Amino acid sequence: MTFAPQNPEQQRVVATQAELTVVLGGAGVGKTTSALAAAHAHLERVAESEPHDRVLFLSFSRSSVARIASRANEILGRRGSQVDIMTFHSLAFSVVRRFGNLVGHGDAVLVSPAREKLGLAQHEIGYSRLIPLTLEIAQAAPAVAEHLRTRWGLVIVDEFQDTGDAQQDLLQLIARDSRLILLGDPNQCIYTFLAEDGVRVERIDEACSAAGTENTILLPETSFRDPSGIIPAVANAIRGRLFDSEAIAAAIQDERLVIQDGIPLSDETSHVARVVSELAAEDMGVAVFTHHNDMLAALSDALEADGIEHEVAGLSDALAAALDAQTAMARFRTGDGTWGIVLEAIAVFLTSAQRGQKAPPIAYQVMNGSGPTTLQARLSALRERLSEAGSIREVIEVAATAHDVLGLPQKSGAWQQAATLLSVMYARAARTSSARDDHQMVAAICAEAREASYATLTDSALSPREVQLMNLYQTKGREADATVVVLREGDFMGYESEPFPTTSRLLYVVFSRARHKIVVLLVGNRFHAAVAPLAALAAN
Ligand SMILES: Nc1ncnc2c1ncn2[C@@H]1O[C@H](COP(=O)(O)OP(=O)(O)OP(=O)(O)O)[C@@H](O)[C@H]1O
Repeated sequence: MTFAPQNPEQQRVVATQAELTVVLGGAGVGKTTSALAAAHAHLERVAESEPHDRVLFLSFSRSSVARIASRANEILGRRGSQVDIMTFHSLAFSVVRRFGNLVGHGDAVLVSPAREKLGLAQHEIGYSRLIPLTLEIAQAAPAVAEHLRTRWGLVIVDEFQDTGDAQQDLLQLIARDSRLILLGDPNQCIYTFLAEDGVRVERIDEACSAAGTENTILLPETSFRDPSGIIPAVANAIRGRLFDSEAIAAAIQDERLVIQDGIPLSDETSHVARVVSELAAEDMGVAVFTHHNDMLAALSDALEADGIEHEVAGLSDALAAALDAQTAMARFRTGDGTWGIVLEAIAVFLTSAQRGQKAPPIAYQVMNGSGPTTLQARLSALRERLSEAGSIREVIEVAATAHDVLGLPQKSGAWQQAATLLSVMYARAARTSSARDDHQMVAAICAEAREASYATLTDSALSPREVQLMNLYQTKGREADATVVVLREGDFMGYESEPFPTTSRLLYVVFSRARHKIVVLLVGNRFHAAVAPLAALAAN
């Protein structure tokens, strides 16, 4: 193993044998890395007595841990295959898939909240049911509970500060007899808006009390993400709202922090794409963070045109549903899917655009062939146009116009963004896949779209690419050589006032993801008071 602890505290994490250990520390101080080393040490220690023991590494975002773990192969070495890295929900889904038949849910298919509202089929279950169903299964089948309790000798929980009641219940089930290492940073608690689900920052204090001082390890402030300390100092200054601090001035001076303002909204995509291209040309991995999915879709299009490989992490429900409906149309054209599937997918899209517990009447009308004759006539016309499309490119173009053609009431933006993403996926499949005919091409596009939609449901891993585009809330646990933070006039930053504790924590997480450089792009003119001081620091 090549991991070398950088300080005695990291060494303590690696060596801990306590039943419960809490590891605290700021961004980039090595919580995840030293916990992976602790997993390795555990497996080595028990190799003779328990050769089949495993370690479970639970996180909120599988892609973030998978990214770290892929670099940490050298830490886990041959023990890598004994470490399961997954999100709470993907763990629950795996239990439901294997043992769901014990509580009448055999062959369960995970569906979006919108599809859940339509109540489509017995075997379909929604995201919010995953953990409760797992607990039900364990209750109904003591053998399953026993299996889950004994499978992992060590359970590690990343981002513990953001766990809610459901995650706690699951943890109690699986880790009752296991050793537990909890990793946390109160300053990165950014899901407090989920208070109803039991997310509360005090959970960390409670865990520390339970672990006792001897098993609570506070890692020193030094960030190993940027050993120069420049970026961590900027992130800390931003969290403390010390905009005129020496740390920020020095980072700007060194061009490690670049702030550009006065970017017109009409130039946003081209400006961001240019910055990303320049950074990528310097061989830097780049993460782009924004509040806006419309920007992500347009940016994805622009980067594809520039030939820059990238991934869009996580989509909104409506966007994922629109993507699903449009790919269903492509499958219909090639004869790989039925018209009924298209109608169902449109109904799900209509439901995803609707707030509240119920699906809108128009969703049922689309599915059942009922409702106004104009709607049915429009659907027939769409069906005909899709059937007559001469090529996959043409099908994608027809699908892109379907929202207008059908006169759907809401979320035309999401539909348009999905169309943009689909044409990017088409271009990528045409360029890179070995697909030879229309069926294979559509299958390649659908596979990518399904992966993206599935990632929104369980936050599972997308294929990591060096350029990642994501929403501000998807930043946790990630890191990149350079981060591009796009803040727009009118961005919603909650209702809090100075010192803006939640927004400041969010900015801290976002700013602390960079290894080398942070570029802040301010689009528009008048900014929310929480970020306005950044404009005053802009270079242009
Ligand atoms: N002992 C070490 N030796 C070499 N590199 C290290 C060591 N500890 C941490 N690092 C590196 O520092 C970076 C940050 O580490 P890590 O992701 O483990 O921190 P973290 O505390 O989990 O961060 P965050 O809370 O921001 O996600 C990674 O690139 C990791 O490889």
